Amino acid sequence: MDKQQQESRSSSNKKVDLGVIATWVKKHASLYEAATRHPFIESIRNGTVDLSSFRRWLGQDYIFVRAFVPFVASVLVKACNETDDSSDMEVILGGMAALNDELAWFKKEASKWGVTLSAIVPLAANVRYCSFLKSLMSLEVEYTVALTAFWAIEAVYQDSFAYCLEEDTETPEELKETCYRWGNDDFGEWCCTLEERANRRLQMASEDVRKKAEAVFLRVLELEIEFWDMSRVGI
Ligand SMILES: Cc1ncc(CO)c(N)n1
Repeated sequence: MDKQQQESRSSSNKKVDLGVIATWVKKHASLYEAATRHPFIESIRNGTVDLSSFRRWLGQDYIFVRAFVPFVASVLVKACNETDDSSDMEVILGGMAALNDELAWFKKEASKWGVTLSAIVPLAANVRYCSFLKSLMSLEVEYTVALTAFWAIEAVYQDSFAYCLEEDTETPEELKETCYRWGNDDFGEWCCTLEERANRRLQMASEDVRKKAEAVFLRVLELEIEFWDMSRVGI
């Protein structure tokens, strides 16, 4: 066996051990880090966050979550039609139930911060992200690809906000509830379960579908970075 063969063999062994998604996170570590350790998140973590940025993020994210609900519903429909295993449906349904609470939470949080949700105009990065979600709702998008996107979207928030809740951080008291919404351990475990469900599908998918899912994962990371960037415009 030459060196190249050996490498490809050990990397395919690794894929089995780590799961497809973990290998992608490793392979695209710098982009993943840019999405989950963004300056906006760092500013929450070190307590220097500009509250007008936080307010802007809050209003924009409410609009995003409203568009996210039908996307998650479309993933649920695909799961019911395409998978042999009812665990997928249950995990996705759990995510949908959480979104119901989330919308109520946004309304409460917005009034606490004096943000008028009905007056929010979606900014360009948000419009782009919402139309990407819409494109993923198409019947032509395979269940495995949509499920991977769902995982990536949730995982970026989980990872980012859990980072703000680590020990010895300066996260302002009044932002801890927001961080806890996505950074809590239960949500972390749910994301791991979703990752396992996505990995299972990715493992049995064709090379073509796996490639599409990887591209969608990368696109989610880019859109998440642009979304965080948006909070900082015109400070
Ligand atoms: C932009 C964005 N990405 C991910 C999530 C997680 O639900 C969210 N609320 N908003």
